[in-house]
Amino acid sequence: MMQNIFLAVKKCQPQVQIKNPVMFVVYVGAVLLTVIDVLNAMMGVNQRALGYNVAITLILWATVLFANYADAVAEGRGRAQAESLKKSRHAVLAHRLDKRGQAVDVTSDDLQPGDIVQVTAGEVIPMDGEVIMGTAAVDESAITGESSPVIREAGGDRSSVTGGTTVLSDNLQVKITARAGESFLDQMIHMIEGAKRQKTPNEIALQILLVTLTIIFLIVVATLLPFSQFANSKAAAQTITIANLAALLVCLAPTTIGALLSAIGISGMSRLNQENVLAKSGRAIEAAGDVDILLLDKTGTITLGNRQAVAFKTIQGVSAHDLAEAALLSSMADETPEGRSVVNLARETAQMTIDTKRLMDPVFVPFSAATRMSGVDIQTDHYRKGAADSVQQYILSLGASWPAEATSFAEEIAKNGGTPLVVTKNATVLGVIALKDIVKPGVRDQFNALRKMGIKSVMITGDNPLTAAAIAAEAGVDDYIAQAVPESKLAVIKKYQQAGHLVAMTGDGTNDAPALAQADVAVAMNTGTVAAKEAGNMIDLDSSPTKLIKIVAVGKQLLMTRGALTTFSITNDLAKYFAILPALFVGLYPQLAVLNFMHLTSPKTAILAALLYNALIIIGLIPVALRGVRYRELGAEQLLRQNLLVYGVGGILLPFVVIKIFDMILTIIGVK
Ligand SMILES: Nc1ncnc2c1ncn2[C@@H]1O[C@H](COP(=O)(O)OP(=O)(O)OP(=O)(O)O)[C@@H](O)[C@H]1O
Ligand SMILES: [K+]
Ligand SMILES: [Mg+2]
Repeated sequence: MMQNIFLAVKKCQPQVQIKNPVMFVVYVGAVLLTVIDVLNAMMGVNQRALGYNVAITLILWATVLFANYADAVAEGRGRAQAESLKKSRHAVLAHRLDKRGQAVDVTSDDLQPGDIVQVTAGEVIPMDGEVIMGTAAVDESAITGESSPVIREAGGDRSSVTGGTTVLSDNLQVKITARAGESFLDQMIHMIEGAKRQKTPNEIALQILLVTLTIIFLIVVATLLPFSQFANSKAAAQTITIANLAALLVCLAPTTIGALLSAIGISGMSRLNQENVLAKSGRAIEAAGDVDILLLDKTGTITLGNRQAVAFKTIQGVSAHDLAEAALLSSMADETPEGRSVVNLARETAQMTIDTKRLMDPVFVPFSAATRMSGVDIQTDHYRKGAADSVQQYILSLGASWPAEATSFAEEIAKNGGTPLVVTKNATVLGVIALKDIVKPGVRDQFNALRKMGIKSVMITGDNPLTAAAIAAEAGVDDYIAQAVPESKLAVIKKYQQAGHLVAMTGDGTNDAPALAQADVAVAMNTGTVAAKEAGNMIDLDSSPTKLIKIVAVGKQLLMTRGALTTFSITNDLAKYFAILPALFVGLYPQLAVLNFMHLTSPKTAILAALLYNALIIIGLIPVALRGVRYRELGAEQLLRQNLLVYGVGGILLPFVVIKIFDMILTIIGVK
């Protein structure tokens, strides 16, 4: 509290104030009146008039301070979170491998992208990177606040590690991808502190509207100024003063929303942080409020993502030994989790042993999302494994025949939600490997909730249609697209966007990166690859597939809060017309007394009451700006109607009541 008040005072500098044009007008008014008050005091004008002018000046300063205070409070939450992150950001010892593979001790600040470091159990990962060898349990609580360890491993979609997190078991070789000062932790701190917060297009549009309104009022008030000089009656000269005109301007300008606009944006951002989501831009949060399509990939997003080989199915006439051997050989250098699990299954279950040292010049064919196959060429023998349709194409292109049995094995595995990988040696299909994956618990309810919010969920996977259908049914998504390659993920998003939809996408793989870059709201899983995290405009530290529900709620709440408070701020003016106009001009046009139906005591009490209301309403609405207006899973129209009712009608009525009460209080304490 004291700190925020201090910060609010500190923000009273022109270069800070000018960033918020509406409040800048109030600021200039306050400075101007202060100067006039000082001059008047020195010239010794009438005490009572001076007292009144000083009161108006003070209320203007209070208005400026309240707006600053709202910002300070909103920023405060981020400050606390950033402080705790900064504690995990310090230089640590790193074991960098030199050209000969020898570990050399350096500090994390010396590391450059491309360096390879060794990290063993108990040590802190010195800098962001990608695991290139090994599997380990990692404690990421320093950044996620989540205490249960996560698995990080080479090859797959769980390969990225963050500097500042701790390896709990085993050891990893990590290829560094960032340098000191530009790490994920640094970015997080920046994002959370709001240092990089830029105004979104929506905010700018609203800002322009508010400034236009302010300028109109400024012109209106300025044209009134001559009345104070040439007023023919003494009564008019007494009321149409610079102080009163400044008060009129400040009351009419949209100061309420002007004061709270940036606090609303900042607190939207920190509400998202509290959900363990980091947004790289405020724009993405706003887009989340309007999203109506969600694309998710299957493996690792909807399923647990650790697809493990569980069975080998041999084609008739092929020996189990030959299949296990081919499966093992084709996976020897396959560093994906799938590949490693095939090696394990071949070694453990099929008791397959191969002296890999005796293999002559193997040429490995790594897995790629585009070919959906992997394997090895050993002299004249070609071993391959991969998605059934890809392998079928490959086999047919070699002029060989495709056994019907392979299709039926693949279908059987796929119908149960598993992923079949067909294994071939040269042009012969030997059999099928069954990979098993598990749908994450609780996702069905989450997709139901999304549907209620009007968001259609579409699973998009590189897997075959049968597996996709089985998993889609189990998870309860609205639709699915199978056999997708990276380009088709991108194409699907573009297609939806061209049809006028706002698309969100959740993904973790390098093959998801192009699509993530295209999506309006792109949520990368923190467990995902560096490429995915770079392409996304949000990062979910919990890596939860349905985090989008929370993100959408925060986005909608942000848009609604801004809309509601704008409505409120503008409808407030009605009561102020009735309070101030008669007060100012009753001297000139006595007929205006009829407008004073609130029966405010005197022009002075009326103006002070209106100005006080105008200042205090900012404080009163800070909680709404920070918390956001209440959001429920209702249709958009229903929500809009409800908000218009509360904030529109409320905005018209409330100031009448409060201004009347303030007027009565002022009267009681003797203001005349
Ligand atoms: N190591 C591998 N070797 C050969 N083929 C593989 C390997 N891993 C996966 N595949 C095959 O390639 C297909 C596409 O793989 P990938 O996991 O990259 O798809 P994806 O587009 O990321 O979809 P999702 O992650 O939603 O399942 C898989 O369905 C599988 O049939
Ligand atoms: K105002
Ligand atoms: Mg994937």
